[in-house]
Amino acid sequence: MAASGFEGFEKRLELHFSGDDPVIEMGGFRQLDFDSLEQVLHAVQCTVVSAVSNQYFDSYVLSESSLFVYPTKIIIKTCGTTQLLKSIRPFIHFVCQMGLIITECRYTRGNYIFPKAQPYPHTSFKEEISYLQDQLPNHLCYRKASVMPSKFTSHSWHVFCACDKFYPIPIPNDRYTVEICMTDLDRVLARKFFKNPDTTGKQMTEVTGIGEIIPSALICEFAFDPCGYSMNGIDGDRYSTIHVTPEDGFSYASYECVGSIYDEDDIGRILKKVVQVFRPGTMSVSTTCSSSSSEICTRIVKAVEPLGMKRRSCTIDEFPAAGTVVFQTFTLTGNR
Ligand SMILES: C[S@+](CC[C@H](N)C(=O)[O-])C[C@H]1O[C@@H](n2cnc3c(N)ncnc32)[C@H](O)[C@@H]1O
Repeated sequence: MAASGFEGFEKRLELHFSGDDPVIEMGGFRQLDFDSLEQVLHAVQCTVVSAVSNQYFDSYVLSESSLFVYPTKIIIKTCGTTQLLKSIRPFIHFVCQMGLIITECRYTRGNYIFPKAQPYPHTSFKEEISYLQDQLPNHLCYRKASVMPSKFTSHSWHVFCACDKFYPIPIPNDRYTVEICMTDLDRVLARKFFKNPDTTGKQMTEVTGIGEIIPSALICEFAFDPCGYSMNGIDGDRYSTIHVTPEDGFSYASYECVGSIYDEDDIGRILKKVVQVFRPGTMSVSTTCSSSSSEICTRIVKAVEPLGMKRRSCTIDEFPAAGTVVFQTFTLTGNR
């Protein structure tokens, strides 16, 4: 941990692959053995603390956040002073070894609280992009990097996307990803993420209300000592994930899930519960969607504003293959 505090803001990498049907039908990238996965995590400087799988994907809670492995995609988020982008080279090595081809790369992150504590290549967004440009194969030729601003210098959204010549325009899809970053958590609620010797992760999931956010999800959680909490939820082919740094002065929590535009008000209901679990002073919500995202964003605002949070900014940008990214920020109005 940096002398000043723990860096909660995660770096997030998503890689997509394609391959011949038999390779994908056999499980695609899920066939990677655990030793090889550990080699990748070693480069990033984190380890697996718990895992759970279903027929669609494997989910790992890491010492610093989470990893999800699907037959044709991986999503890895890591926080602290991990070197997430150092996973690209070993991932690409194993992807090629398995007869798969990388077709898309997405990298996102918020604003580090302690930027000076970040090691290379995470010393600045410019450095991260330059490293990504060097590591990615040339066939990912459509590339775009952008910093989406908000009203607050503490919250902006860094996005890099790259894809091959076949998918510069997103293929319309009903799925969207929501990434929420929350700072200045309510102190009383944050205390629930401190452990006494007998507290289990399961108890934290229940006491905090996290278990009710998506009641149908199977939750795999971990309570850190003396504080901190991480969980992955698996529900059919959809994941959700929460990471909490509850220490006063640099408190942070993140929530991420996948939704479908056809689920009537799922995202509104989820957002309400998330805000009630953490009551953050400031919150950013980023949605990535290949179809129209305006309705999802309206649902988010309608869910959050009645809980005493006001939208302060909304920035929209388009990225190759990923589609539209909408970055909204909210702050708590009035006293807690
Ligand atoms: C790994 S967890 C959750 C990570 C998540 N990305 C976040 O934003 O908070 C981080 C919290 O656990 C605490 N913690 C305790 N032991 C830890 C360990 N061995 N590795 C990482 N974090 C640890 C940190 O101080 C922090 O409060």
